[in-house]
Amino acid sequence: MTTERDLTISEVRLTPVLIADPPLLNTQGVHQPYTPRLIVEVVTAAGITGVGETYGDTKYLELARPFADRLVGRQVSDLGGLFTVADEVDVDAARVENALDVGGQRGVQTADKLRLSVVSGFEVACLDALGKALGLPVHALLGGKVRDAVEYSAYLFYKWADHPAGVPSEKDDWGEAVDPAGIVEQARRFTERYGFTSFKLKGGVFPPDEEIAAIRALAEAFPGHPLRLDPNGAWSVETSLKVAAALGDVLEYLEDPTLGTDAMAEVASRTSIPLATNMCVTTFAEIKEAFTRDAVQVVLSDHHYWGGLRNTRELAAICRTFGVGVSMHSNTHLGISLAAMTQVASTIPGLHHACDSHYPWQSEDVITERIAFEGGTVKVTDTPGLGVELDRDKLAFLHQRWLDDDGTMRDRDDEAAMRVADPEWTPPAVPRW
Ligand SMILES: O=C([O-])C(=O)C[C@H](O)[C@@H](O)C(=O)[O-]
Ligand SMILES: [Mg+2]
Repeated sequence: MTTERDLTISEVRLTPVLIADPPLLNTQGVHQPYTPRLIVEVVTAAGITGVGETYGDTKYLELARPFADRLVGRQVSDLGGLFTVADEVDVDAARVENALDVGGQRGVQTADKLRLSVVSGFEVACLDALGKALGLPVHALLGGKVRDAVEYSAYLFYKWADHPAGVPSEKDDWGEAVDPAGIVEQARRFTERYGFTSFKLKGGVFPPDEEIAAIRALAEAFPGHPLRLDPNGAWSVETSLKVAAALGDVLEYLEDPTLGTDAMAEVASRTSIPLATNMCVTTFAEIKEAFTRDAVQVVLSDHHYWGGLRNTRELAAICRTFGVGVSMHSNTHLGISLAAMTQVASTIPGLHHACDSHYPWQSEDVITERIAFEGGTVKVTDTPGLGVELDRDKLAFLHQRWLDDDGTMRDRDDEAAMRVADPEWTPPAVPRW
């Protein structure tokens, strides 16, 4: 007999989508006009549907499909079991050998990192379904919220006004930002539209002196506001120290100035500016060495690649134990993930830095009501589950775009996107400066 409380998974639906993305620049290249995401739906025998979201590139889809098949008949409450199921799914070795993840922003790929990214989408969907079945918000399932709103930072990017001519794309209304004045203007729009009070600039795009000038211009335009600069490891130790010296009085932290624990530890030992990372510490295995050597002072968690919301809390507890700060990293994502980030962030004590989110750059979504930023924060909903609802028309539209794509956009490739504008482009050797 099926009851409301029957938590057995009867069906899992996977829907890859392509969502519009503006021409945002980073050290590897530029964002493509459309980027893949995977929407996960877990349906219980009682007819309750939970939703999750994760990376949608082919290598994740290849894992998500056999993973989904193995979930039918299990309980949505069996969250620990998701990791056991993931271990049973083979990862094609060719997918991970020397491959760099998401434009190289997350270090060298491993089978485990791929598996954890897939698990996260399913874990969130199971938590959403479980919360709906029990009448509890996800934060209650994680132990309860310790704040009613989660603060986010404005994620500033150097960007072109448009994607290259002749490439199908959606127009955005942010305009060009390729110099300090453009970045300040972009920051003003972020504050007007969303009320953000912290600013992060994605760097590693222009020579360091130009990026120092952009941060200086922000400091002048927004005196006293927390500022961060993240070149994704594009600088040498000496360049990192030069930037740290030039911006020491205005930076809240410097994010991944240089690559690897050795170089980060060297920089950290010679500057008083805290170093944050989403590249140096990306797995539990990397924590011990980085913390012992005091290579990082803030870890930017990302529930997608740490394996879900429960692992994010475990990471936060380890950071707390070692006196290391914790906040959140973000790649391009939709409202389901913003809801998930907000739910878990609401449960983490000592979240001292505003979290990153790409969400303001996304004009499209798969949920019925876009999540609003008020005064730079997202309210923590007490609605059962994540508090979001799938819009099936929007989902179908964005899935159709994925079906219609010839494969060009189905795997994020910032280098390839840059080559459309500059056929000579190759990703710069690191350190770039
Ligand atoms: O904080 C970060 O390193 C990121 O957000 C990485 C992302 O991949 C970002 O650089 C991007 O999307 O271009
Ligand atoms: Mg970063």
